[in-house]
Amino acid sequence: MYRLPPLPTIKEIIKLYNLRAQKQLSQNFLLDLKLTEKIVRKAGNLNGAYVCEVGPGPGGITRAILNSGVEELLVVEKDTRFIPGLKMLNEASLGKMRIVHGDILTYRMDRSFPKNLKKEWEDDPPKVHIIGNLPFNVSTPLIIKWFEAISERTGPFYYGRTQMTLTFQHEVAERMKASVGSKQRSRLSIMSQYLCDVKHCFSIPGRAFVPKPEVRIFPISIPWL
Ligand SMILES: C[S@@+](CC[C@H](N)C(=O)[O-])C[C@H]1O[C@@H](n2cnc3c(N)ncnc32)[C@H](O)[C@@H]1O
Repeated sequence: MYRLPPLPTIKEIIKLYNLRAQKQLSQNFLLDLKLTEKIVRKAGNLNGAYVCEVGPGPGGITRAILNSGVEELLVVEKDTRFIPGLKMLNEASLGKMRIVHGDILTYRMDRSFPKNLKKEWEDDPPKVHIIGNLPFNVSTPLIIKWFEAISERTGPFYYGRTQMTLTFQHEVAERMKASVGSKQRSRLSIMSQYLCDVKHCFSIPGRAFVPKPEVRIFPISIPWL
């Protein structure tokens, strides 16, 4: 399996390209590559898979995905400052990446991957995955939009039961998992549990992020019932 050659650390990349985190884009970066690998392992076997990463930023999760044997990695990033660093990663990965400078809320994923990956809904999931340490200010509208897409079999779910491994802030993760009668039970709990099988993976300590966020973060893997 191809692995990336030795590269500057994420800290060095941030310094090199002057990538100070911007609060309005909810930027909190993960610098520990052991942790980004742990998140990516939760997505399961990515050998030969087509993956979309949401908000790659300086590329910590991106590197872990590229080291997992993927066929192609599409990244969608809104902040143009990260594009040169992502291009460097693309060269190091021998061109496995497709870099889109855009907004994930409007990006159309139903045309992003080869059509022959499409599976019937009842079949095994397609070799298409979504992974991301989501921008927290867009995570809730984005997951609601994707829940709607699941029910219509559109967007990322044109290909079938596309798997998602995403991070959410503690309160959102709690609402997704909340059972009937619990205080956190909400529209989000009902949609998540009706459409998917939400699995809480582990908690990421606040100190793992730069800058440290004001909220607690949990990766959630969303496979299917
Ligand atoms: C919490 S940071 C995570 C960065 C990186 N994945 C990591 O784990 O270190 C969120 C990233 O999403 C990007 N972003 C914010 N809003 C976005 C949007 N609407 N579409 C795509 N990317 C977005 C930010 O620029 C930032 O790079």
